Amino acid sequence: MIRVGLIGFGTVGGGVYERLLHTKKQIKQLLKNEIEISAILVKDRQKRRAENVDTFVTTSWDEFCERAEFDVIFEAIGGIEPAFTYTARWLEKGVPVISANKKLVAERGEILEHLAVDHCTYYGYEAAVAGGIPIINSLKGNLTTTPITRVSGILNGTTNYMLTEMIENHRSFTEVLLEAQELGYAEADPTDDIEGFDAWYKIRILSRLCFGTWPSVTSFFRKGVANIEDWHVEVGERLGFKVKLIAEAWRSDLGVKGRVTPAFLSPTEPLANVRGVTNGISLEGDFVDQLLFLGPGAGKEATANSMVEDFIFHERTTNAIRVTKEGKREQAESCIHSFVFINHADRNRALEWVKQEGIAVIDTYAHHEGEGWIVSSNNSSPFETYPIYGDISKRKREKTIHSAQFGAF
Ligand SMILES: NC(=O)C1=CN([C@@H]2O[C@H](COP(=O)(O)OP(=O)(O)OC[C@H]3O[C@@H](n4cnc5c(N)ncnc54)[C@H](OP(=O)(O)O)[C@@H]3O)[C@@H](O)[C@H]2O)C=CC1
Ligand SMILES: N[C@@H](CC=O)C(=O)O
Repeated sequence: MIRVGLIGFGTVGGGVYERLLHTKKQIKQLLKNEIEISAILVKDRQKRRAENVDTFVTTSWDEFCERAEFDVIFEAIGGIEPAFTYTARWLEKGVPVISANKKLVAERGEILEHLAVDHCTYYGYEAAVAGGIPIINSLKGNLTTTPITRVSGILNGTTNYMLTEMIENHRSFTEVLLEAQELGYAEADPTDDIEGFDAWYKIRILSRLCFGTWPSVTSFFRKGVANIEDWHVEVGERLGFKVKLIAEAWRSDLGVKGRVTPAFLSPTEPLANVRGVTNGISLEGDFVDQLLFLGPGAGKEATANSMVEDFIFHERTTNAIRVTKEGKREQAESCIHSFVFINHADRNRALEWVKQEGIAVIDTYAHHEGEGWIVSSNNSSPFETYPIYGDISKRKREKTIHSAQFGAF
């Protein structure tokens, strides 16, 4: 008998419960053992989330721990504490833990992975990155020695869903955020999604797998979608660009670097057409050129599916590990242009800035709220600035583009 302890019974925990029950027979066939969900831990009984399940449910950690000699724990509560203490407790006892908790993995994964190794067990976190896409175990199981030079992607389902609905269906920010929460996509505190923290945790986890070490927090920049205004999106769209929250990590001369930022993607970029709750991940490396992964980035079934498959993967694969080596290919700058948005009142200051810094202004677009300028990439912009991915010359242009006269510079 495989005795399962389930910590958390919300969107993801509830999904794991259902997935385990629905695929009991197949799991038994693979693992040659019957699954039994022995206990569920929740926080607030008044929510009655687990009231119709045929399993022991408790709000007491002690009662949960004493209930059974668990063979595996699924953690789906989120946050650092008490999730860290709970996870460490089971790993120290040699019991594997499967987690969907990207914040915990990004912030304490190094300690927890060591604990797992020291106690001859494993810490699985497939579901912590990109919901239903099996990216973590593809890296650990199928790309074990493939050098990777860059990983980039759309890693937050909530904001991609929101941006898609706002742009394509002209719906309001508040309305689509509420919907993303109702659909079970958003974090308990959706600030994590909106301000880019969720994608920031995920890209740090991917970076650890792609480049071999847990990256330092300070080498990963983060900017969420909160400052993007409707007119920025409108200008981008008129020029044929798609706005996406892009997470990216790459090797540089100064070590591994990364960032999360809204960006403007030319239509030729593979991630430009990733819509709704779908996530997309691109891996670039010497032997593979570019590998693309697409799939649901959030939601009950997809995430629960990842957690259960993570358990099965680790049960069947001994020593799943990636051995990294620096890639041979040169790391080209991923973005050589930026979009700068300037309110009318700031126009003279902007002209002064490009003149002083010697920044090339490639194109401008006038809007009644301000101007959007496509400029050469720089780190000195005092205005709202976003990277552009892809070939700007190939973008679909509208005839109405205004090109300002910069000859006077
Ligand atoms: N939703 C999604 O699409 C995805 C979520 N994740 C991650 O999965 C985790 C869970 O998310 P989700 O299911 O959406 O969250 P929910 O808020 O839906 O559920 C959280 C569950 O955890 C329980 N819980 C919270 N704190 C405690 C505690 N201190 N002790 C015991 N139980 C506790 C809650 O109890 P109670 O029922 O009493 O409130 C609830 O059952 C998070 O780490 C999230 O980032 C990862 C991928 C996708
Ligand atoms: N809030 C997250 C859930 C999955 O990780 C997201 O929207 O991607």
